[in-house]
Amino acid sequence: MKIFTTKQIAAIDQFTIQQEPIASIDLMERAALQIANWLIHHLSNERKIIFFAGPGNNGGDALAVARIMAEHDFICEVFLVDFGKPLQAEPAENWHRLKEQGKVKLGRIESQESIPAVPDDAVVVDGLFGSGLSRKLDGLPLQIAAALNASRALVVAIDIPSGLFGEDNSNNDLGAVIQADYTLTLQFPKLSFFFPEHEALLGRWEVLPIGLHPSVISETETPFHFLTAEEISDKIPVRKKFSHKGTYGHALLIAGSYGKVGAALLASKACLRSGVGLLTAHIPHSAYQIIQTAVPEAMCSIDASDLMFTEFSDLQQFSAVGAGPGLGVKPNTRKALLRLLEASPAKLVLDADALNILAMHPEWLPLLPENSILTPHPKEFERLVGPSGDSYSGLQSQLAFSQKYKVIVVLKGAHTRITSPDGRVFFNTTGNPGMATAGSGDVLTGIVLGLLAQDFEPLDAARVAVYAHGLAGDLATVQCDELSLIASDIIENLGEAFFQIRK
Ligand SMILES: NC(=O)C1=CN([C@@H]2O[C@H](COP(=O)(O)OP(=O)(O)OC[C@H]3O[C@@H](n4cnc5c(N)ncnc54)[C@H](O)[C@@H]3O)[C@@H](O)[C@H]2O)[C@@H](O)CC1
Ligand SMILES: Nc1ncnc2c1ncn2[C@@H]1O[C@H](COP(=O)(O)OP(=O)(O)O)[C@@H](O)[C@H]1O
Ligand SMILES: [K+]
Repeated sequence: MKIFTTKQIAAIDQFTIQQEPIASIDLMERAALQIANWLIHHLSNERKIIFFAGPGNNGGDALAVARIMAEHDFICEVFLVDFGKPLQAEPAENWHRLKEQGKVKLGRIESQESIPAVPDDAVVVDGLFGSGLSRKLDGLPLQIAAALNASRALVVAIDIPSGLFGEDNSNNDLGAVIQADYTLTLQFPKLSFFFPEHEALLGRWEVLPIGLHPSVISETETPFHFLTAEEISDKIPVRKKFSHKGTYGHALLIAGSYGKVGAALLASKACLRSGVGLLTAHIPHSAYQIIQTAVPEAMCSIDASDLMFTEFSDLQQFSAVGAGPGLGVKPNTRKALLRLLEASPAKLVLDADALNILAMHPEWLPLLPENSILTPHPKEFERLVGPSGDSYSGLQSQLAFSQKYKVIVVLKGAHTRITSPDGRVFFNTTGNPGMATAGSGDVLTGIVLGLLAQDFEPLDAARVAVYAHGLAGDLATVQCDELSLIASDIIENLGEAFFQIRK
């Protein structure tokens, strides 16, 4: 699904108004009904709701929601923030309608002295600013945000917490932004919702559809997307009746060193659970019995070294190569990785220590075959590209890296993001903090490798693997608390995850 900039969303709003056609006041009412509906289903009408409405359409939404909630017998109080400027047309109309209705106590905030005290048990609806925010908060809005952030009331933000920009917050003062417990965003999530430093400002966020025009949505181009099962389900091939293991590729996994054999084991199992026809695990000699016993489905290629990766033989027979989990970064392993890069496997996924070695030898980066997949966690990514400040700047560096080296970068975390050499970005929507546990990255490498070996386009392999890995992690928490989740549980649930994606 597409993620649009706030500018694009405003244009899509306008197009909808003209083409549907619908009057802007009615579109606002549609948005307000969605928000009110959510509030009615989530709040008790014994809690007072205090609305803070700004001068624009975000304020207009808040005023319309207050009127609807009052019709449903909620106790509402509205404060219009008065900047001394006349209200825009739709908020003015909604202010008028509220006055006419006469069920809601109305007030104005003109100065710091008129900011009301908010009781701890109240609910605040934040309609100060939405996607029309033009500069970081200062003056009266800043004082209101500070007062709300100091209160213990539950805060529900309309569209976006006031003070947060939809995209670039690298020059914003995040301490000044209203901290919402819930953000009810209209039609599309904003780019900034996918960045970890905004979690405490957004709380839990939900997207409420307001029926913006489908044709303009499909025609408006954007590099930003989030992953959904619908968009990747057709990438998973149906297995043909007369197919055989040769049909589904032969993967080579180079993983494990003395003390880190588990990484090879987890990646091997995950690879096999992802549909690959054949898997060869290249492992140090000391790992042989462990792997053969724990993963009898895998073949083994044994390194001359008892302890680590130092050599490999002909790559011809393999349809994809994966390297990195548990390899270590000893000099002989580094040399072997250089030879692997020089051998230029057609399909390659690199993780963990393979990336750490690349960070030690950035001069090898140009050797990466085109469309290789790199799966760093944030620390590995930082070692590769250096520190990059906030997430928005980090996204720019990730994109620049993908484009410069023509590789796919999978930056792992909550909302893992995938960048491709053509400049597209995909945020994942599956997964949970239970997956922040040893070995879950190794599992992802195994899945990517399994899909690559089956001839998935590299970008599809990355997208399907990331989504399925997160979904398997989510399924693992159905019967098990996130706290207890271990990487093997993700593998256990991969079958169900693929099943659900295919549906
Ligand atoms: N355009 C539409 O048809 C729809 C828009 N909707 C709502 O409209 C919002 C966007 O509305 P607007 O574009 O009117 O923008 P906003 O309501 O977000 O804010 C714009 C107003 O705030 C002022 N402003 C912005 N930043 C400020 C700052 N830091 N300090 C002081 N004043 C500041 C601007 O001068 C302008 O008056 C969305 O977030 C959404 O809530 C919904 O009603 C759905 C339909
Ligand atoms: N809070 C989280 N929410 C969702 N997914 C997460 C979270 N934390 C970690 N993960 C996922 O778990 C995996 C962790 O990978 P990584 O850090 O490489 O682990 P390891 O090196 O132990 O194998 C990644 O795929 C990441 O996206
Ligand atoms: K808001």
